[in-house]
Order: sequence, then structure tokens, then C-alpha cells
Amino acid sequence: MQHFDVAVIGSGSGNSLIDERFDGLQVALIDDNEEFGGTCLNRGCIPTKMFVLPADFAVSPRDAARVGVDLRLEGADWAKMRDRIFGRIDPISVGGLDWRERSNNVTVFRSTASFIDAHTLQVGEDRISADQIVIATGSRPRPLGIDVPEDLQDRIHTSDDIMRLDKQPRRLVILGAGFIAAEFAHIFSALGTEVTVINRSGTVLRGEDEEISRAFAGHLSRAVRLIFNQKVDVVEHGPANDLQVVTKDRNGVEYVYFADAVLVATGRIRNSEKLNLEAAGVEVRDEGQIRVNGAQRTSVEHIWAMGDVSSDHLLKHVANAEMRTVQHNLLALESDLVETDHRYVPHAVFSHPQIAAVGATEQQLLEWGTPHVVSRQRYGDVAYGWAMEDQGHFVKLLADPRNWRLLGAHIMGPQASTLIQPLIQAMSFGLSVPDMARGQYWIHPSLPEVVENALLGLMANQKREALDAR
Ligand SMILES: Cc1cc2nc3c(=O)[nH]c(=O)nc-3n(C[C@H](O)[C@H](O)[C@H](O)COP(=O)(O)OP(=O)(O)OC[C@H]3O[C@@H](n4cnc5c(N)ncnc54)[C@H](O)[C@@H]3O)c2cc1C
Ligand SMILES: NC(=O)c1ccc[n+]([C@@H]2O[C@H](COP(=O)([O-])OP(=O)(O)OC[C@H]3O[C@@H](n4cnc5c(N)ncnc54)[C@H](O)[C@@H]3O)[C@@H](O)[C@H]2O)c1
Repeated sequence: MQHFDVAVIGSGSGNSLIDERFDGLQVALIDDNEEFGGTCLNRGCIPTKMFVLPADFAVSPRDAARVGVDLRLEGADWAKMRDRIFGRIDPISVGGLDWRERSNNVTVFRSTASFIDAHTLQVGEDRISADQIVIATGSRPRPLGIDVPEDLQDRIHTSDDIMRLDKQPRRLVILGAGFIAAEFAHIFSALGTEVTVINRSGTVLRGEDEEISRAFAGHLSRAVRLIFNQKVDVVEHGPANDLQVVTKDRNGVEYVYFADAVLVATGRIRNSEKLNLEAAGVEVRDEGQIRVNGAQRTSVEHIWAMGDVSSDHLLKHVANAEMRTVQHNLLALESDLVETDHRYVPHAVFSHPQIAAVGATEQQLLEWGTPHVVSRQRYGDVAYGWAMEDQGHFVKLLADPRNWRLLGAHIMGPQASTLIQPLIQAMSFGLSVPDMARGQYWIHPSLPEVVENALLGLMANQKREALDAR
């Protein structure tokens, strides 16, 4: 049996972990996916955002018309976009694997790993052991969960395969209204597909501040048919060699939608069940989430976990931060362990419009009884937003008036994912609202002035509330 200093299961963030600091160690890197390099590179963040770019171009005639420019969308070449995107991504995956396979100290195994005991793994036909083991097995799309006729199954997709379709569907039904649904709804509708988004609940992007989620639903419903409070019951043959998606509402009333393809975007399942974790004594929380402490250590001292399989956040920047913690801790003395900082985890949804947020929502602050002041600043009310004739986009900030620390920031509109960054920085480094607003120049006339004005609005609103209270 081959013995290693470290065994890493998962080639996404797990692959990034093995840097030159591990050169003196024998490392096993195990991944069972056809594509090497994990979700973000092959079927997640990177290809989706590479499709969002042409989708953003495709919707720009609408904005251009408002300011007197007659842009025309002549069409979008799906096959060309797909080939450009994967023509750039696939060589990185193949090259990354090749580089690892030629490495002196890393042995790559391309099979499923499962524990025999706390130090031993079955990896396909091989059995290996390791002093320390890292679990970075990620997550996968939740399947549809209802039976579909065999000959229709190739028209039911998830984010794993929809970006590689031969042909752009003319009509697409998207099930779910989370991040993945919001991004693909934008991609496909912008490129000319008729999109219907069907959601079980009555909200889109349920984790967002309710004002953002409601406003986003309004924008989305202009681009797609947005259906709430219906559950898919049957997917069967339609009348025109197409699909017939039958749903039911809460009263049992049936509805029928016709489509050429279905995208199932109803959440993700953590990849932990094949690992036989009981054999190692690794504890799992609900829904397969591996339990870790701040140092990313599992319930077993020499076994660490990171990324989607253990994290509360299914986000690549979080997986990367946790990876850096594990990278350090694998090589550190017990007294020098570090912990991942999960205090201010931001996210962005690259739909149309973009959404970005960090910290608490107003609903959470109300639930927790946290004193707070709110400010809302429309893009259209600062110089650049006014020049854009912007409509419907805004920044919402929440701060604690006792110490002027930001508690939450929520942005919906152009460049939201960029505009949020100084607010993340302020929260992370404890910069107060007055210092941030007035302790620096804000370039005029630029879009970040919407953030400046939202910060000033917090203080103005607090003064107003104090006066009203007198
Ligand atoms: C469509 C989509 C878009 C996304 N967009 C964004 C975005 O814009 N920004 C963002 O921050 N995040 C985004 N994410 C989330 C991000 O991709 C994930 O959070 C991140 O990739 C998780 O990395 P990981 O290292 O935990 O797992 P992964 O990268 O999934 O790697 C896990 C690997 O382990 C393998 N594996 C699993 N079980 C075993 C086993 N038993 N034995 C051997 N190998 C195994 C898997 O096959 C996989 O290759 C997106 C996700 C999706 C699906
Ligand atoms: N830009 C980004 O950072 C980005 C992009 C894509 C994905 N991600 C990550 O991937 C994760 C998974 O994304 P997701 O969109 O699949 O999940 P999600 O949890 O964001 O949303 C799932 C949606 O499916 C609905 N749903 C659940 N079960 C259903 C059912 N049976 N029928 C109909 N609807 C149902 C839910 O109400 C919800 O609207 C995200 O939480 C996010 O962390 C991030």
C-alpha cells in the first residue's frame, strides 16, 4: 500500500492547495471527475461569467436606445460562444492535469475515494494511506427528483451540462429561482431564448434583503416569464416533439408549459456520501455538510475539510480562503494554527441587473433586535447615474448608529459586484461610516458616488430620526 504525507480529495480548491511549500512531501491528489480542476473552472464561475459577457452585450441595445444610440442585435452565435469559452477553459484543465502528473511529489488518482479507516482510503482499485487527509469534494446539482421518460432525459439539464449544448434551445424552462437560475435566465433570455422561470416559493433569490429580491423580481419579469408558488409534477412529451412541463400550485391547480429544454437549478448537494465518513469517524451535519471548526479541522484531528462540502457558503472566494487556512494548518505546529475569517462574506449574482451584498439584511437586523439605521440611494440621483438616465437601481446600507459601523450593504444595478468592494473593505477593517464617507475623495462624476451618498444618507437619516424623536 502506497503511503503519503498528505492526501487531498478533490481537484478544485484542493488542487490549488498544493504549492511549493509541499515540495518536500509526498502528496496524493484524487479526483473522480472527467474534467480536472473542479466546478469553478469547468462548469461554474468561469464559464457562466464568460457567457454573461456576451449576454450583457446582447441586452445593451436597450440601454443605448435611451441615450440616443441605435444599436441592433443581429443575432448571437451559440456554437461560436460555446467553442470560444470551452476552447479556452478545456486546455487549462488538461494542462493542469498534465502538469500535476509530471510533478515529482504529487501522484494523481482519477477515481472515487472512500475511507476504509481514519488513515486509509480506497481509491478505485488502489488502497493508499496518509498522515493527513484533506476533503475538498465540493457539491453537485440537485437532480430533478421526478421520473422523466427515457427518451426525454437528454433534454433535462443542470448547470453541469447546459453550457455545452449543441444548440441553443428556443424555449427553456428553468426550475428554481436562486443564483444559478438568475444567471442562466439572463444568459439565455439575452441571447434570444424564451425563458420561463418556475419557482416553488414566492420569492427569487430568497437570501437577499427583501427589497432587493422584490425589485430584482420586477426586473427579471421583464425578460422572462416568472412563475411563483408552483411545483413541477410531471415532465412528459409535448405535442410538437417538445417537452410538456406540468406544475401544480398550492391548491392543486395544474399548469402546463412547453419547452425544448429544462434547466434544473434547485440547489446543490454536498459530495460527502460516497466518502464512507463513518469509517473514519468524521462527523457530518444535516444534508451531508462535514462539520469543521474555525481551523477547518473535522472531528478527526488529522482530517481537514474545506469548500462546498463543509462550508456554509457555496462560493469560490470562500473555498479559496478556507483552502489557504488548510494549506497553512497542514504544515503548522498545533500552537500556530490559523482560522478562516467568515465574518463578512460577500456575494454577487451576475444577472441583469447585477446584485451584490455583504453582511446582514434588514430583516435579519429586525429579527435580532439590532439597532440600525437604513439608507437607500438611487443610482439615478448621483451625477453619473443621472447621466445614464438610470432607473430602478439602488444601494441600500444598514449601519449601527451607536458606533457607525456598517452592518450590511446591498446593491442592485450596473457594476454592483465592483461597487460593493469598498464596503466589504470598510466592514472587514472596521472603518466607520463618517470616516469612509468623508475621510477620502470620491471621484466625480463616477458611479461610486452612489456609495458615498448612501453613506452620507445613513448619517442624515439618523439625524432626522433623532429630530423626529424629540
Ligand atoms: C453554475 C455555477 C456558477 C457559479 N458561479 C460562482 C461565482 O460566480 N462566484 C463564486 O464565488 N462561486 C460560484 N459558484 C460556486 C463555486 O463554483 C464553488 O463554490 C466552488 O467551485 C467549490 O469549490 P470546491 O473546491 O469546494 O469543490 P469543487 O471545485 O467542486 O471540487 C470538488 C472535486 O471533487 C471531486 N470529488 C467529489 N467527490 C469525490 C470523491 N469521493 N472522490 C474523488 N473525487 C471526488 C469532484 O468531482 C470535483 O471535481 C458557482 C457554481 C456553479 C455550479
Ligand atoms: N455568482 C455566484 O456566486 C454563484 C453563481 C451560481 C451559483 N453559486 C452558488 O451555488 C449555489 C447553488 O445555486 P442554486 O441556484 O442551485 O441554489 P440556491 O439555493 O441559490 O437556489 C435554489 C432555488 O431552487 C428553489 N427550489 C428548491 N427546490 C425546488 C423544487 N423542488 N422545485 C422548484 N424550486 C425549488 C429554491 O426555492 C431556490 O429558489 C448558490 O447558493 C451559490 O452559493 C454562486
